[in-house]
Amino acid sequence: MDISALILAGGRSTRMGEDKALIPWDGIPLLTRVSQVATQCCEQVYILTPWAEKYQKIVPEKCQFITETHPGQGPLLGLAEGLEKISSEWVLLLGCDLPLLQSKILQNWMENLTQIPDEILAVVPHQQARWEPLCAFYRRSALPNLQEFIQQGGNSFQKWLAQTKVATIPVSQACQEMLWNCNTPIDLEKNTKF
Ligand SMILES: Nc1nc2c(ncn2[C@@H]2O[C@H](COP(=O)(O)OP(=O)(O)OP(=O)(O)O)[C@@H](O)[C@H]2O)c(=O)[nH]1
Ligand SMILES: [Mg+2]
Repeated sequence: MDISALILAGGRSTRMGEDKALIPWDGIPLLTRVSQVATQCCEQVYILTPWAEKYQKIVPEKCQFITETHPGQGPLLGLAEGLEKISSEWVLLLGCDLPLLQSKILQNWMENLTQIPDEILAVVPHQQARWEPLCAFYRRSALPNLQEFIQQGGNSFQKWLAQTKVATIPVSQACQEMLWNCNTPIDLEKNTKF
């Protein structure tokens, strides 16, 4: 499977009030956790951020940094920049704030990508009437469509996906747990949730 991982680590963490990527979860920073899982799934792992130097020492050596040219414009523009710079057929897009990510589940999902028809541009978990775009797969050929959406002023993942050919990943109980992301200090406190 020709797939790379792209981890987004350029958010401002406004709700958290401090850099989420560096927050320890069971003693290990969130970005370290996510990048370790990513290296278990993909040969090539890219981290998109304006702050490579801040994260270099906390991620596996084989991770490569892409220095963001227009930082702070949100995850959808982050995906567009990643797809411009990564040449693999598929990209596994990951937020840096997914402490419960499981490589086994991701690997299962990846195995099914070979059966996805060419015209499907994204393969995305869907639950409670909402896409989970930051733990999902995007085809490189989605780029022109995505660029057009952005040129028209779009920056919402949900809106882009609503008008794109997407295959749904059904979310089981185990997956639901894995998709949980933390945004606030209260989320961190509730880490016994599951
Ligand atoms: N590279 C990059 N990553 C981003 C950008 N905006 C958000 N992200 C990442 O996308 C993921 C999910 O975003 P959010 O949960 O909204 O994180 P955030 O934007 O840092 O947090 P808030 O400011 O509280 O919304 C996190 O991994 C963020 O680091 C961006 O402009 N560039
Ligand atoms: Mg945000």
